[in-house]
Amino acid sequence: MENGPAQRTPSLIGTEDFAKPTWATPGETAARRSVTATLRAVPAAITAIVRLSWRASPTLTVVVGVAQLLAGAVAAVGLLATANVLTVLLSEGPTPDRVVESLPSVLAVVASYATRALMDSAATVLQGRLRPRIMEEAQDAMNSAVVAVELKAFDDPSFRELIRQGIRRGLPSIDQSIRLLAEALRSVVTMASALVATAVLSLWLLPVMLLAALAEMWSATQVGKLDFLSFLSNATRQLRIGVVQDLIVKRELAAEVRAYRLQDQLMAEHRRVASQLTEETVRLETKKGFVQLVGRTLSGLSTGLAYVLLGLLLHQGVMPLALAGTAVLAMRNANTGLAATMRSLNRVYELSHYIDLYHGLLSDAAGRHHPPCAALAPHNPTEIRIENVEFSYPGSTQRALRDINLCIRRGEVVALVGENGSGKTTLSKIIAGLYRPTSGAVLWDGVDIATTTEESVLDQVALISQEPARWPMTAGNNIRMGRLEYDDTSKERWRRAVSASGADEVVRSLPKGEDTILSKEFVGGRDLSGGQWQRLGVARGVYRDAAVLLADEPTAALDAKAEAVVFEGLRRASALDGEGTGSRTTILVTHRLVNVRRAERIVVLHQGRIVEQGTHAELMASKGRYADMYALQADAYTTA
Ligand SMILES: Nc1ncnc2c1ncn2[C@@H]1O[C@H](COP(=O)(O)OP(=O)(O)OP(=O)(O)O)[C@@H](O)[C@H]1O
Repeated sequence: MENGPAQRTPSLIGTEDFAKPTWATPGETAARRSVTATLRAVPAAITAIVRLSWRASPTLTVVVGVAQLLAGAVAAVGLLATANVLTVLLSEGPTPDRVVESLPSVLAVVASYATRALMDSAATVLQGRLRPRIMEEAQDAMNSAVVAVELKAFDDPSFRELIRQGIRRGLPSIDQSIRLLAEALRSVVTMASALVATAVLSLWLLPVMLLAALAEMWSATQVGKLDFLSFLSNATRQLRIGVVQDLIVKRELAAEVRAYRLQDQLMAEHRRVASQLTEETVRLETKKGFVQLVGRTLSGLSTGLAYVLLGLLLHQGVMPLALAGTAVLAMRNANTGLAATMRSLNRVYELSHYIDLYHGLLSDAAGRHHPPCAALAPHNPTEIRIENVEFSYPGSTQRALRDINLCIRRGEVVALVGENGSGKTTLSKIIAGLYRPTSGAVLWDGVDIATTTEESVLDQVALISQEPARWPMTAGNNIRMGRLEYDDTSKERWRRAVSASGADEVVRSLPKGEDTILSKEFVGGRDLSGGQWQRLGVARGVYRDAAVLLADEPTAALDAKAEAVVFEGLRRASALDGEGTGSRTTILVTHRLVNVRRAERIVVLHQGRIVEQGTHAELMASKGRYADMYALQADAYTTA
């Protein structure tokens, strides 16, 4: 694959060396199973779908199943009635008498067609009621599992890709399987009745017909495997093309794409990966075509053999002509039923790989939830102690933090400073319980927060991020998202947060004030500047009014005046908690050292370790890393 002109063009991403997602290997093993193992897997696939259906509505599941069985049974009755018509018409005697004699059977045929049409329509309507419920249930289960995973899961690319594929492939596969399974149920009954009819007429015909079924089944399972293996082997290519597609259409990147004239390169990269995928698809389709040809040839040969056998039976006088006519009809029906059953069951099996991805996502996500705990974290802790903490991001062998020991007391403003990548953000998230340490512990008043419920910890944390979330909501709700459960009818709390953060100016400048929608996704929606968004982010954190306030570069995008307002606001917010009875703990991450001078403690990080800590005066006196950084920044302001 990786040769030809496409290969010579260098990748825009910069490498072709992408690791496969971790779930791809077990998927490959499953897809490479032998035919018998595959057959054994079909019931499991069916059970999984029936279980989903049962959970959505047991009554509808039973009713849809029965309707499909009845539709199949009616078809079988129709077949028998047709056989009767043929038997009578082809028997000895005057033609008008035979026609009259066949009339009851003709009526039975008509009635069976009418009933079948009725059953089909009923089954379609019932399925139409069941499928959306199953899908709602499946989607809800997936979202519930994903929304509860710990933050760290989102740093794992395999997990993120699993979510994407769960949504893109897993959910639609469930929807399709329900329809296919219902079809299979109906055609199984038709096929079984036709096979029984064939066997009744002559037992010799049955094994030959089954041979045709085996050939169809073999080719169908092979095609399913080829499809799924190709999907897995192209997982990273699909990911890449998705990434490049985003680069082309994302609004956030539109300015840089144009300013740096990247359109041609992006298009070239997209075409390059797309052409690789197309080549791969062409190859796959050719292989599939070959396998199908072999399957159809074998099945055709078996059917041909059945007809030869029938001819022999006729020739030898073992079977009368009238019965032979019925046998042809039964064989034709059995063939059609077989093909339909095989097609549906095979599609169900093929889709079961993708449904497995969906179930894999559910169980993977469940394994990434905070461990179940009953204990609650201490309320408004007096002391947060970090003991021997180490932390590595998923998939990374490097430790982002090592050997961290720190004690923070309530009321303190602790500033984390250090070079880019030194571990400030990571440490602040560990302190707040957003990340659990790889080893070591975070103790709130002596209680390891890993042993307490996640809610009881995070309820007491307010996060002001460097790049705050831009909620596609009104300006007012962008701030209320800080704590939606507040009943702030007087808006007193809201107003306090807005003025403490300088967000009041932003809200005033909007055409509909706090009711202005802040999203370009909506017609009439407005966007804000980076600094304005940041002010809303600070307001949201202040509005949350939590025991531990985490401010990660809260003023990086702010002008000097706004920065002064924010720091004054944060200082006031740090002084009192919601009831105004005690101090809160503030962790401040910043590069602007001028803002940390008043912090009770400054902690200097370097390459994931704490290398200095103390007050501004102490650190300046020790003439270490902090003093150097401070002098550099001060220099930049004084030398003009
Ligand atoms: N999601 C992630 N996955 C893997 N590694 C990460 C991730 N986020 C950060 N890192 C790595 O962890 C280390 C610490 O990063 P962190 O963001 O805590 O640094 P920081 O001091 O806050 O940096 P900055 O001043 O640039 O914001 C860095 O080496 C960084 O490359």
